[in-house]
Amino acid sequence: MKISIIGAGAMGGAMVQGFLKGNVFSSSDITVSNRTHKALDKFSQTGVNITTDNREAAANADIVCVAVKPWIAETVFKEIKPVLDYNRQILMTVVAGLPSEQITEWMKKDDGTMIPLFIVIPNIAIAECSSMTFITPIGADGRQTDMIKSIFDTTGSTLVVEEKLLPAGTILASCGIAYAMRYIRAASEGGVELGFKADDAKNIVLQTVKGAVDLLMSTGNHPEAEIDKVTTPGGITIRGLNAMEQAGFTNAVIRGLKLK
Ligand SMILES: NC(=O)C1=CN([C@@H]2O[C@H](COP(=O)(O)OP(=O)(O)OC[C@H]3O[C@@H](n4cnc5c(N)ncnc54)[C@H](OP(=O)(O)O)[C@@H]3O)[C@@H](O)[C@H]2O)C=CC1
Ligand SMILES: O=C(O)[C@@H]1CCC=N1
Repeated sequence: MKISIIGAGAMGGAMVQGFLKGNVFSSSDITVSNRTHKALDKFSQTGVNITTDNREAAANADIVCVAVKPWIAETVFKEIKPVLDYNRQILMTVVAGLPSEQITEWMKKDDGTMIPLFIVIPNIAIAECSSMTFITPIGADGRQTDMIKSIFDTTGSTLVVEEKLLPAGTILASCGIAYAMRYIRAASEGGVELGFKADDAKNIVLQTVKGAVDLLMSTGNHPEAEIDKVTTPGGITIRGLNAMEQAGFTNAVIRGLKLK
């Protein structure tokens, strides 16, 4: 099974890292295509195939993934359309906010034939095989969907969803990882104010967040159930939580998630 990724930026690069780390594809089965050579340099040690020819990359793969910015997507889809074999290949896109209706309009042949399409929305932690990835099949059969899901199952957790849930998934997980990191930054800065060196503060916060995730994942508990175990009556944790809420913590997070 060969995959070509068109667009070697933050997401394209993270996908390659995850695929190699998760042993999903061997390096010789991955091709990365980018407009300029500069972004391809980082792959030189990995053994993946690199090219600046999108059509060549698209023609020589079983799965063709478009990973360019939204405003460049139309050019790339239309560029590779003539070389795609609609009976043999699968088209994939990680472009956020690009509806299947639009892609179908660009990619549908004159006789109405459409290539099997997957809209896949990972987050940047796919580089560490720790992504939350949403998958929406469009005109693909169950076998193709199982195959695509099994690829991304090796790079973290997956959820096959209807297209209408993709914007929410993108915000909660793909943008959400940045929001989680902003908490980590804020807590680290607080740690420095409390007296730790910056690196120590960051490492303490990272281990603390990891502990929270490990606990919630292994128990399946609601966060509030675990919080109850920490908040000694009259103690300092509840005072801290209440001060954070007074400053608008929960409200700020929900407002950020609902911003369009
Ligand atoms: N970053 C993230 O966390 C997530 C991103 N996405 C989606 O992934 C897509 C890519 O985002 P991201 O990786 O962050 O963006 P980047 O800007 O980091 O990467 C895009 C890459 O595409 C290349 N490129 C531009 N034009 C072409 C072209 N015509 N042919 C081939 N390559 C080209 C750019 O090369 P050059 O620099 O030379 O122009 C660049 O390396 C977006 O649509 C985004 O919505 C989805 C989920 C999460
Ligand atoms: O900010 C963005 O638009 C992209 C999509 C999800 C993460 N980054």
